[in-house]
Amino acid sequence: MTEQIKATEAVEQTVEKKEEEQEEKTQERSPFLDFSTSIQDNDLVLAWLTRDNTKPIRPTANGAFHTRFGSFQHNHILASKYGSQIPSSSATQTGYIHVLHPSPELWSLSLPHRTQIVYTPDASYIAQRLRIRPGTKVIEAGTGSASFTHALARTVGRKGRVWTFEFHEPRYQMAAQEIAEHGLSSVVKPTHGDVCKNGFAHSCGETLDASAVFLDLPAPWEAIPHLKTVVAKSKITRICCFSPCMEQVHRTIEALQKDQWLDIEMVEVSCKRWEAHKEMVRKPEDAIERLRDIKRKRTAGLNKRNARVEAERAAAAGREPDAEVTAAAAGSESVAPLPTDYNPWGKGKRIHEGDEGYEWKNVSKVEAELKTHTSYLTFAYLPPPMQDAE
Ligand SMILES: C[S@@+](CC[C@H](N)C(=O)[O-])C[C@H]1O[C@@H](n2cnc3c(N)ncnc32)[C@H](O)[C@@H]1O
Repeated sequence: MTEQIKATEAVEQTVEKKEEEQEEKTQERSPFLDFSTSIQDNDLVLAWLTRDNTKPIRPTANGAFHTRFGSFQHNHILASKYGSQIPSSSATQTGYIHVLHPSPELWSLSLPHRTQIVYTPDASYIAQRLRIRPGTKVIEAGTGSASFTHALARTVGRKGRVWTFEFHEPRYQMAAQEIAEHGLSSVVKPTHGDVCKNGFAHSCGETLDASAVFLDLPAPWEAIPHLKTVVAKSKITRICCFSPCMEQVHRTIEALQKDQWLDIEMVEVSCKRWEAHKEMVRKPEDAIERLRDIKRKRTAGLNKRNARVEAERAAAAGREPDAEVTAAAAGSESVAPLPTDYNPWGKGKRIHEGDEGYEWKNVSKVEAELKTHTSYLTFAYLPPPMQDAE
């Protein structure tokens, strides 16, 4: 009997696996959900120009990407793998870019800003506090530039759902287009509507049963009363409200308390990136040698000019040029060529961090500016109306 049960279970598992594989094959590919090493025609590629400048591009045959670091041929990008360094094809510019695979983290650095956005330090903290994981159903308002929407979509995956609301029509349309272009339509449902006035079910067209709610709105306290009807009935629902000022936090807390949300807590994420690298030890002797180089160059230049002027004058007067002046110029030329090796105090051969033959010390520095829209995060949870909580 047990053997029979085991055999039936095995058959069921195989059928389930095949169904899942079939489902995956028929599903739309998304660069935010599916990883690939090769770059296909019109794929989304994030071109990393500098630390503060990442641009989204879609390479197509014979196209080019023009930057102040040079032009980059799309054919070269299409023949490369994600992660590659691409040199400029311009004859006069020697710059390069890196072509990176999209991720919500990189997208938040390169997306077209339509509003303030949620950056990765906040996004990752919020996602883990709301216990968002594959399969979670989330309500988000407003969509804004859809920065956090991408992070949510990647975390909940194809078995989850993100209902995102935006009342500003052009912003809603741009977000909806982006979500479709990024192959996220099966995960994210963008809706155009005012959640403070009309709630979440209105105009969404789907039955909502979210266990996580994220509100990045100027007046979350007006949206909170609409939540009870659209959150999960059989498990705990967690909420995070993202507000830049304390008055908003107070009003949010009042609204949460009124609707029996529990464990209300306010947190601020102050994330600072630390950088560690090697710095070349610069000795005073090197500085002195550099000053000597400058003086030698200046004297040689002066002597040459004096000799040229003297030669012209002598020729005009029909006499021999002054021997002392000519000798001084010749003397400068015969001085050993200036050192071409690297001098940490001046110009010279290009050295890469950590190269052998030089003295290095380990240094670290903290990022001066925070690349995050510092806001107060108010968290709470709502138990399910029934007793069989998760
Ligand atoms: C700061 S932005 C959200 C940014 C978003 N979290 C991101 O990471 O890109 C706030 C958005 O909420 C929208 N909004 C404000 N009040 C709203 C309401 N009552 N209903 C729907 N959207 C609203 C605004 O139009 C704005 O686009």
